[in-house]
Amino acid sequence: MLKVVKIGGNVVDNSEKLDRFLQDFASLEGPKVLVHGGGKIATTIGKALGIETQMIGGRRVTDAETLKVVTMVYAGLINKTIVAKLRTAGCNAVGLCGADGGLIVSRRRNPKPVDYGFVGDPELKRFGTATAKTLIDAGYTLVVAPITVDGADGSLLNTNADTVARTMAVGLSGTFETELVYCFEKRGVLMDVDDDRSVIPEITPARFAQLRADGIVADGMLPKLENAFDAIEHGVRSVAICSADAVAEKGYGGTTLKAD
Ligand SMILES: Nc1ncnc2c1ncn2[C@@H]1O[C@H](COP(=O)(O)OP(=O)(O)O)[C@@H](O)[C@H]1O
Ligand SMILES: CC(=O)N[C@@H](CCC(=O)OP(=O)(O)O)C(=O)O
Repeated sequence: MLKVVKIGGNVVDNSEKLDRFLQDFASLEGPKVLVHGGGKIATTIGKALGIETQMIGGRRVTDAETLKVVTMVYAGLINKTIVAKLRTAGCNAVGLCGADGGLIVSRRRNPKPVDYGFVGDPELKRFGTATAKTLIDAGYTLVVAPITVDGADGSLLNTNADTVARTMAVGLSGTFETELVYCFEKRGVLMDVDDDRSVIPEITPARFAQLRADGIVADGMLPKLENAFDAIEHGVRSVAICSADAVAEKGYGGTTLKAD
């Protein structure tokens, strides 16, 4: 089973938590891919440079200046820091963004109703299977930053990291049996977002619709669950949402997604 693991921005921003997570990730047996976010660090560095952040529906409005910041932060600082730490922990990591080897080709978002600027949605049909398979078969662990490339004009595009993880998992599911694991700072999808003991062990699309209507899942959890169900529909064997501390635990102790 190939594991595609996504690590969220709150863990990436905390060096102690990140180091612990990377040690555990490095210890996982078998082929694996790590997708990282880093939205919080991009916001902090942007601010220091006088570039204010605007988020709409969980996505960053990305003008030309913001694109420079997110490219430097995600595909540079964060990606290379994670690769170096993983290699030190004995994991044969190589860092990529969607532009490298044509790994993830995107379509720029329609400027209506919201003009997000340089933000793209991956095109599954153009997934760089050969690049990914060649590296994985050669024993590399791919570390993927959430920057993709516009298939129409070659410009770099900012892409939600949960969507990048779903794209890697779905893209690889034609070649490998694939599992997708979303790791973040909480223990899973919670009934009460402030109570880590309130993990919902299993969610189906029907239950998701109810949880959304009741306002129990909101904010960044909405795109995460949408991506999770999309992955299951497109051939990914299993999807879990769990704490970064549980990545090496059997069953992950978090939330498992199931088809209806
Ligand atoms: N029911 C819920 N259970 C857990 N988290 C939730 C829930 N509803 C909303 N959230 C919010 O979703 C956030 C996770 O989404 P996001 O910040 O995008 O994750 P990531 O850290 O992976 O980027 C949590 O920090 C929490 O504030
Ligand atoms: C288009 C868009 O919103 N891209 C995200 C990419 C990073 C990300 O998703 O990071 P987290 O996983 O830490 O949230 C952003 O710039 O915030």
